[in-house]
Amino acid sequence: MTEPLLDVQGLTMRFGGLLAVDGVDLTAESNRITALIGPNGAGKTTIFNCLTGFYKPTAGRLLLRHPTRGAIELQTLKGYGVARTGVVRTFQNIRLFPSMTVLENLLVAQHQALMPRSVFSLAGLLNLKGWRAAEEAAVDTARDWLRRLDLLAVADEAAGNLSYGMQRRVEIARAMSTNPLLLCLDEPAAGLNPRETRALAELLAGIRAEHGIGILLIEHDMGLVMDISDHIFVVDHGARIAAGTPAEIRNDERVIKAYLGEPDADDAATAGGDAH
Ligand SMILES: Nc1ncnc2c1ncn2[C@@H]1O[C@H](COP(=O)(O)OP(=O)(O)OP(=O)(O)O)[C@@H](O)[C@H]1O
Repeated sequence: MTEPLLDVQGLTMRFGGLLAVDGVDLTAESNRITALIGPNGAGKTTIFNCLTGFYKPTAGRLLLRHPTRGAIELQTLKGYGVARTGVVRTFQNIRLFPSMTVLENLLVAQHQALMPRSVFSLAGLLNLKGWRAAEEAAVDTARDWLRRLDLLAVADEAAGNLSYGMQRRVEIARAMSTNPLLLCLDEPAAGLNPRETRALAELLAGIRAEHGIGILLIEHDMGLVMDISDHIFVVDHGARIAAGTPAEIRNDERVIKAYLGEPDADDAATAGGDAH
């Protein structure tokens, strides 16, 4: 068995007197969709914030097995350093640049590839050949993802003018255009209608099949989670209370009690209160 792409051990995050994450272990693998579920306030977004360098964890080890750079301890890096390793995220609340075009939003996300060293910005100013080629490649990548997510027709529209569902797709296109190793999605189905949610499920399954990356998913829509996840971790009050396949989680007494409720868990549109 290959070792997981991401190996989180003993992750702990304390805010003053509040223990938001309490020694959580979890893994995420390439070619797999891993879901992180639990009631509101369980600590899911805090785990993402630690993983992606927004918070420095109080304790714990977040190991990324990078294909070329070897083992990287993510907890030692700041946000931009984490993004450079290929761990990218979307947010619970959409964070696009609303007055920039859709295409520009994707190009901004790729600026690290365009300017890996500061000399490249000078090269850009001088309009050197290598820089122009990199810029053209970035536009091609962005256009590819916009086509894939059925957003090409709105490439030149201001992102803020799009419907909510479209903006969610732009966020995923933006994350994918950076060629990630691990895509972390924080409630991607929140606010989507059933048709859009089905399209999202197909999109994520397609990314898993064709790109071989790992997907780590926080989501309250249990239909979506049970449908597309390969493995699920459940947290409650900051602690991991269960881990397993969708079938195992669906029948786990502790999870039913803390989160899913009785019985029809897979029919429930949304578990754990408000999805936001
Ligand atoms: N920056 C912060 N400062 C203080 N407390 C925080 C901070 N961020 C999160 N918390 C607290 O940590 C706990 C876990 O919050 P978190 O947002 O991680 O939960 P969640 O599982 O993502 O919930 P939801 O499903 O509602 O998004 C909550 O009690 C929250 O109030």
